[in-house]
Amino acid sequence: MKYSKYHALGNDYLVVAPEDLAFELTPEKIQRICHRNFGIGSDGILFGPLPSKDARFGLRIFNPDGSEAEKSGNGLRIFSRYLWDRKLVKDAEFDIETVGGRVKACVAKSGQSVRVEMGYVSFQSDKIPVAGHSREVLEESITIDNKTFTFCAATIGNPHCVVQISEVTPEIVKKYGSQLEVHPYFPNRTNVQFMKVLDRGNIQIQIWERGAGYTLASGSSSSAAAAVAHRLGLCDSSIVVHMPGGQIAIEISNDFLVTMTGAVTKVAEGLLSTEIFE
Ligand SMILES: N[C@H](CCC[C@H](N)C(=O)O)C(=O)O
Repeated sequence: MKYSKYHALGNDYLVVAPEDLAFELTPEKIQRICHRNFGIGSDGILFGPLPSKDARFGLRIFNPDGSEAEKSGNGLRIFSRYLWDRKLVKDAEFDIETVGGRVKACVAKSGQSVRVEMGYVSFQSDKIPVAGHSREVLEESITIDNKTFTFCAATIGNPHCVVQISEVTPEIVKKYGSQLEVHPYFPNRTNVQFMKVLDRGNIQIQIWERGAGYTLASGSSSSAAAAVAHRLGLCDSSIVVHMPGGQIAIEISNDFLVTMTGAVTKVAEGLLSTEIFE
């Protein structure tokens, strides 16, 4: 199976085109392909371009645990660059249909930067989803290991739990993010960000991803965390999100349409041996 590997601020994905896939992408096969020791190693698989009625290209996004994600910001930037490398798009804007909705993308700087209009952020419990009565999920409490956190929840197609804290570390997100991911409040599980607001134009996050665990960067997490900071009145509408892997620039419209701009790096092209499945 031919694949292309890219990373977006250290959040790496394999891109596989339908014509290069000679077997079914089962959860077990995805887990093995993404395994850092027994497979190629990746934070997920981008399967496309697929036919789409609603957009120029269709895309399916899979997490390393084999689950399918509705959206991935870094994944969409990488897929846009992949389409540009294959000369299926040029420098003009194009659209991509994902399970979590249609997005618009544009490749710039010879493929090394991509802008994606990610869609509208909602804090509505029914859309995220979050258990309980229908409401905006803002500054609620959740207790893990007898420690109570204040969180907001948001969706940009995929679910996010944003915990505001005075100091963010990998240790705290690994310890609590893994438990928040599967908390009963979140029927579809959730991505988790621990967020420190640095000033009205900058936030710092550490990320625990649904179905992937600790990652160095996340585009949908950046979009969700920045939207929460803006909704709480802590940040303006232009926010730089600082993560271990690097920075993403977020723009938020008055009705919470989020646009994300960030880097993409091509890593390799390769051929997968099916021996890994034996
Ligand atoms: N794990 C996420 C999908 C990938 C998100 C992240 N890699 C990004 O860049 O947005 C989920 O299950 O919703």
